[in-house]
Amino acid sequence: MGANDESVFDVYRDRVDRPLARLFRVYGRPEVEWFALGMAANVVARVASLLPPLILGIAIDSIFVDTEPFTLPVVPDAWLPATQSGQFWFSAAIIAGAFLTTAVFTWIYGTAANVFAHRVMHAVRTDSFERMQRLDMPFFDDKQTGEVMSVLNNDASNLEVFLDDALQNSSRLGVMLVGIAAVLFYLNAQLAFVTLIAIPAMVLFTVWFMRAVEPIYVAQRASVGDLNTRLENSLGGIQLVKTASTEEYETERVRRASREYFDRTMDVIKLNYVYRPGMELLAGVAFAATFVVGGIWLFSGAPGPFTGELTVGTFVTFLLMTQRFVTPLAEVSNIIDQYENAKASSERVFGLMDIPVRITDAPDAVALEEPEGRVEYRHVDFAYPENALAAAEEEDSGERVLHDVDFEAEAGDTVALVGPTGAGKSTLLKLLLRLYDVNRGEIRVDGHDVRELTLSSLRGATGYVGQDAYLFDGSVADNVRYGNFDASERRVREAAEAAEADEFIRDLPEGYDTRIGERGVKLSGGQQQRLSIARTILQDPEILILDEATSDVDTETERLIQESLDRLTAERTTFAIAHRLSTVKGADTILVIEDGRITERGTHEELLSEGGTYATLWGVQAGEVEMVPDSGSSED
Ligand SMILES: Nc1ncnc2c1ncn2[C@@H]1O[C@H](COP(=O)(O)OP(=O)(O)OP(=O)(O)O)[C@@H](O)[C@H]1O
Repeated sequence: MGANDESVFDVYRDRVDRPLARLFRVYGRPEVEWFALGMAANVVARVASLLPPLILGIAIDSIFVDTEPFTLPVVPDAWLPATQSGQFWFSAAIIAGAFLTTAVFTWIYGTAANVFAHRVMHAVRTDSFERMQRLDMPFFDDKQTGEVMSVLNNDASNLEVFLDDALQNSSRLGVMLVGIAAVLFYLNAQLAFVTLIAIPAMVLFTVWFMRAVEPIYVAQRASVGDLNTRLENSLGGIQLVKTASTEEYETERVRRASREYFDRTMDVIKLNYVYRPGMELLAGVAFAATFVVGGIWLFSGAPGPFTGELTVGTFVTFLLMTQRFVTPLAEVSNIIDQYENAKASSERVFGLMDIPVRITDAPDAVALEEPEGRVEYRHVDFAYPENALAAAEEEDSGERVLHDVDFEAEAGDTVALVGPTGAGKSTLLKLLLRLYDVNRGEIRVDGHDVRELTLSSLRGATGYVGQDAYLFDGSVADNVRYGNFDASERRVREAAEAAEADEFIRDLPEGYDTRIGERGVKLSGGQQQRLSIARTILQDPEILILDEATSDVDTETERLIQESLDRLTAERTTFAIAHRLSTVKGADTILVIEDGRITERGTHEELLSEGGTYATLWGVQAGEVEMVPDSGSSED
């Protein structure tokens, strides 16, 4: 789980090629009009913002000091006013117009850049969630969901900041530098060399900084991921933490992860503290050099190798312009910071998106139509992949959990699976839902290999009632309706009645509209289970999987649940895992699973008369059996 283990994330992230280019290609292209509008408005705004210092310099020379004729670049002299006061007001109008233009186009630019950034990110977030939830189960088994949350949250917002701020700032910087250089060279190419002499030094300094900071950023980001995983894991297991009273231990673990993040962040900050003042200093050198050379030029003529004249106005324009590029250049470290973040974040986003999904519809998959519910397992072998990476790479690395499992269930049959814990009962049924694929052999439903069926039709025909009945934030009715979203109120009610849930639901403060979850009522384990049974009744599947559905409840609730289950299983092919043998006595077939193999099979009577494992287990539980009230499921 540490940063050094090669997780499936690391591997696929490392394989991402030029992530920011891909971001623009895949997600930027559909929004290219916004991008283009933003960039165009940016050029206009920046060019307009260069006008006031230029006009000021010209006005000084031709109006205030009056040593030069009043001329403007580009504009023909014939258009210009002839009198000094006319020229003054004309200059004032241009300066006012320039400020107005800058304001209006900065607004257009900001809006377009924002719309671009947020549209792109909306698409990225939705897409990465869509990809993520389709990932194969081993990915989720690895308990790395903290990483995923951090991709969906941190990385998405890093990209947002980059697309929004950094892109704005860097394009502003680019236009400013080119614009300022152009104006300075136009006014006095020799002095422009002096002013811009610091630029190569700045570039070199920046290259050094980028090289130095890159590995530090990588370490910082890894530590954020670890911290998130740590938080998510510790909170996810809160019940265990409390019952084991390991709060201090968990706090210590979080403290260590947080400390690591703190230290890595400080490394970044330290380097930034060198870079920023360094850039300011270089910009200061440029300013001072311009001031000294220009100053000498003004009061004692062209110094050293320089030739020609320098006017006061040009000198002022030079100093104002030099001042202009100090601030944006000092922003370069922010831009680099955001750029590095965005590069890493987009690598993570695309790394996540690139993890291959193995369990998906085959290209020629067919829908299971009018399913009957006949199920066959043919010589099935299965091993869990060692981890998500092995699953993604289709490595056959894990230990074998099922060996040559071979049986069949006719439509409507009830098959009970019993056996010691860890024997492979749940695994066997997960294969039927295609949460994992078999390594050898095949599983057939109505004669079709499950790998040839569409996942939605296979899973739509298969209902699952498990040990933890997950309920979503929402009303009781919403939860019963989950997956069958257009079921009418009447059908929801009928399903709840069949699941023996109607009565307790009516007793809730707002009946079927009562909210469950964070801001609503909390339900007991038995109530949750009955809601989940109601949901399955509404789904009306042909095949039903019951995974020890009646655990953790009192006998009265168990009786109610058992009754609702009996109603549910009556017409359907049912696979039931149960540790209490009393609940499986009436099954058409009982399979005893030991160590991933079917070791006994037959009806209750057959297995008893065989005198094997089942008979022994039955003997052990017989005392209990007498005490369990008649569940209505037994047929003898
Ligand atoms: N997601 C998983 N990834 C890797 N191995 C797993 C996973 N789930 C279960 N196993 C392993 O597979 C074996 C079979 O587990 P399974 O849950 O199928 O047993 P079970 O018979 O249903 O047990 P129980 O009655 O305790 O639920 C166990 O050795 C377990 O460690």
